[in-house]
Amino acid sequence: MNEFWLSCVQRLEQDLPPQQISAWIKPLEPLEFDQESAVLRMAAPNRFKLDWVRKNFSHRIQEIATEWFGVPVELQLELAQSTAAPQPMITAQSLRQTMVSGDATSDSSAIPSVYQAQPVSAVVAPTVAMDQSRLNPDLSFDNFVTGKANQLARAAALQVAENPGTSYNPLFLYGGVGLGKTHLIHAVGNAMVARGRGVKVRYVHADQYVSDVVKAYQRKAFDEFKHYYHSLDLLLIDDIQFFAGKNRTQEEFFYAFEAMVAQRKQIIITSDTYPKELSNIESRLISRFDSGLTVHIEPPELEMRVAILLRKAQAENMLMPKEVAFFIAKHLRSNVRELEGALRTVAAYARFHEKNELTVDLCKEALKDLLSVSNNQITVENIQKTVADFYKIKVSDMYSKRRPANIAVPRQIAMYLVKELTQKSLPEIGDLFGGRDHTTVLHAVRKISEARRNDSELNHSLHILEQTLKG
Ligand SMILES: Nc1ncnc2c1ncn2[C@@H]1O[C@H](COP(=O)(O)OP(=O)(O)OP(=O)(O)O)[C@@H](O)[C@H]1O
Repeated sequence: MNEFWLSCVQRLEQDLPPQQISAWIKPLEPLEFDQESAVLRMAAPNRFKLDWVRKNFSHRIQEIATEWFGVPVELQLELAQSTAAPQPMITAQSLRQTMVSGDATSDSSAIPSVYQAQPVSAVVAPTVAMDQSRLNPDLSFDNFVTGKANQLARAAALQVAENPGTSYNPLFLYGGVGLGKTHLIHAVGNAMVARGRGVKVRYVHADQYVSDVVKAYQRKAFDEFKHYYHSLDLLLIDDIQFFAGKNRTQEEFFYAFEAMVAQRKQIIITSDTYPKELSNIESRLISRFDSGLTVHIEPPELEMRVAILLRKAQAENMLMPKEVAFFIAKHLRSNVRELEGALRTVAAYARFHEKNELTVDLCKEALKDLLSVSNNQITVENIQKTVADFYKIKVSDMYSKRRPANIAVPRQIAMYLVKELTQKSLPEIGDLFGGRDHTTVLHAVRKISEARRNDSELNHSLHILEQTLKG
């Protein structure tokens, strides 16, 4: 377990800047890997870190663990017991040491249940979990770069921060991945908290809200749950598309929404799409989402991408000449997260090769993989490679006759995207996918377009793929 974690941290160090490693990754504690269920349990020291890691790093950790253990691993993040425990408990750290030293068996069934690391739901007393805003103080209006793509969203967010509950309620921000929605809503929360009027703010990812509802349901603690949410001055709820199909959650949210808006308490919602396009969300909620102000955040334009790179480089104490920022911005067009990734890659490359100066040539070299994908027009090969990478299958599986679902579905998705994003005819697409018949392609296209209407997760993945391909 320790060996895995050491190697995992080393891998993450290649992708992330040292500040992020020490802020988010190093504080995590590996608890156990259960061979049978392929569940990897890790603990985070506090609720805020847990949420942040879950949202930003869990996917990557899961990927590394899957490679390491050779099976598809599910990552379960828990709150370290020392933080969460309202009653005397030994810490997860000491529990692990006991297990390692052989004083107790690593079979968790042999450990008295009070000492076992519990899922967050079981160990966090609502008051402990709920009295924090979970705002990330690093996400502010000051370090939010503005351009045409987001100026409306920023203006609306500022207006709301200044006149909460009265100007636009709810404020609904939507847009593709990595465009700054989360950043902006944290900025509103931080601005309100900074004014120091004792406002009660809570940031919650929709996924977390769903599990809070489940917890309240299991513990028959709905009154407490309702009281907490209805008492907030500002509720920031991120990625509301994750409510799809969660009827009980939607019902609870509906009541919270009604209560808060009636009392002029502010709600800000983010989503990957505009309200009417949300699938499997009750229509009464959709109409309420649209009843305040709905604003789109678009992918950043060139000047804004340059400004973001310069600003982020400065924050990392990197000297970035303008032409270098311009070169990166010209080639990487899809979102800010991608720009941040490019900046880290360039910085790591320069460090590794002991280059003190960032030049266009150095960037070309450091980013050659990224650039080769984004430079291309949308070609069939590009789509096949992007989808294969996304679903972690081989590109050759796009043409192969193999039919297990983990290959067949990505192949159908690739066919659907080729039909959607290129001018190729069905027979041409069939040829390019290993000589398949045009009716097979038609079936794939219909199946995926139908499925994306009902399956929000698939819809989300398709959005990501489309954005990546369109740049
Ligand atoms: N305009 C901006 N200025 C500065 N940093 C930005 C800007 N937009 C986004 N970022 C940064 O880009 C990263 C991704 O942004 P964020 O997490 O807010 O995206 P998102 O739209 O919420 O994406 P997702 O839907 O994937 O959650 C963050 O590190 C954020 O600080």
